[in-house]
Amino acid sequence: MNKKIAVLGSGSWGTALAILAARNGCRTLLWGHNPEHIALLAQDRQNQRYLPGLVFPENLSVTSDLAEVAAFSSLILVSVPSHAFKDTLLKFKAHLTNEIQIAWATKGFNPDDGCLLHEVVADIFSAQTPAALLSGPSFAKEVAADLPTAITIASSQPDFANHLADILHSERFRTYTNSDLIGVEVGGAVKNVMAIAAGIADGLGFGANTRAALITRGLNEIIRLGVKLGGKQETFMGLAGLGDLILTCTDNQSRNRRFGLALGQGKNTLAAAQEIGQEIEGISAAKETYLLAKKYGVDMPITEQTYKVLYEGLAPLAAVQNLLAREQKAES
Ligand SMILES: NC(=O)C1=CN([C@@H]2O[C@H](COP(=O)(O)OP(=O)(O)OC[C@H]3O[C@@H](n4cnc5c(N)ncnc54)[C@H](O)[C@@H]3O)[C@@H](O)[C@H]2O)C=CC1
Ligand SMILES: O=C(CO)COP(=O)(O)O
Repeated sequence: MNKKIAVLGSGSWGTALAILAARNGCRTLLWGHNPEHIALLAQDRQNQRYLPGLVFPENLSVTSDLAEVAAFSSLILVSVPSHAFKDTLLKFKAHLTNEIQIAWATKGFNPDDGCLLHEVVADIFSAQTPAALLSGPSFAKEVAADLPTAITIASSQPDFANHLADILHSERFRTYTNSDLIGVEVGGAVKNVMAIAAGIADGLGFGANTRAALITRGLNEIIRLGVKLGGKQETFMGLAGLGDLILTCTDNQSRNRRFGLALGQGKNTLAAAQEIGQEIEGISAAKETYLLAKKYGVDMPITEQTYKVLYEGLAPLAAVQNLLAREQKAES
C-alpha cells in the first residue's frame, strides 16, 4: 500500500489511530501541538504518557510542525479535543497549498456556538472538501492492543468514506460506512453526557436497573435531539449511537463515566477532572447539549440534570431525585 495519512492530535486516540494506519501499511505522520512531548515520542518510539508500552511501527513518524504535515499528505485525520478542533484547523490551513481531504475522530461540539464539527470543517475549507467522521465504540487502548473493534465512517461523499475505510479497515478494525454525518456526530457527542450521568448513578451506589434505565432513556434523548438536528433515527441504533453509548456508560475505561463516578462518590468537578487527567468531552458537551435542547425545544431531562450538577452546583443525589420525581408518562 503506497498511501499516506497525517493524524493531528497525539493524545490517546490520535496515537492509537496513527498506529492502526501504520500497521495497515500506510505511511503515517503523527502531529502534536507540544514540541517537548513530540520530542519524547520521537526519542522513545512510543507514547509513554497515553499508550505506554506500544512501540511505533517504523512507518510512523512524528512532528510538531504543521507545515511538515501540510507537505506530507493531502489526507488528514483530526483527533484533537473538540475545544482545539477549530483552532487547529485554522492554524493548519495557513500552511496549505494543495487540495485537502479531512477526516476527524473528535467527539463533541464546537464550544463557541454548539455547531457540529462538519459545519466547522465546511466553514474553514469548503462544502466541497472531502470530509468524513470516524465514530463508534472504540477505546484507544483496545484499538492499539489490536482487540477486535467496529466503527462507523460517516461521509456524504461515498468515495471518500471508502478511501478512508481502505486505509483503516483491517481484520481487527472493521469499518462500516454511513451517509448520516449529523446522526453520527450527535451520537458521539451526547453519549459522553450520558456516560457522566451513568457514572454519577453508579457512584451514588444505585444499581444495574438504574444504569439500564439511564442508558435507555438517554438513547431516547439523543434520538430526539439528533432527529431534530437532521439525523436519521436508525443511525442512533448503530455503532455510533447505541454501540458507543453502551460502551462508555458501562465500562470504567471511559473517562466520562469515571468522572461521573467520582462526582457520585462526593468529589467536586475540579477534583474529579484532575483525578482523570485527560480529556472529558462530556463536560463541555453537557453545556452545549443543554443549550441546543433549549434552543430547539427538545425535552432532555438527563442532560438537564447533568448540566445542573456540572454548572449550577446541584448535588448529584438531588439530580437523580429530580429525574425520579418527574410525572408519570407514556414511554416514547
Ligand atoms: N481515547 C479514546 O478512547 C477515544 C477518544 N475519542 C475522542 O478523541 C478526542 C481526543 O481525545 P483523546 O486523544 O482521548 O484525549 P487525551 O486526553 O488522551 O489527549 C488529548 C490530546 O490533546 C492535546 N491537546 C490539548 N489541547 C490542545 C490544543 N489546544 N491543541 C492541540 N492539541 C491539544 C493534548 O496535548 C493531548 O495530546 C476527543 O474528542 C475524544 O472524545 C474518540 C474515541 C476514542
Ligand atoms: O469515545 C470513547 C470510546 O468510544 C472514549 O470515551 P471516553 O472519552 O469517555 O473515555
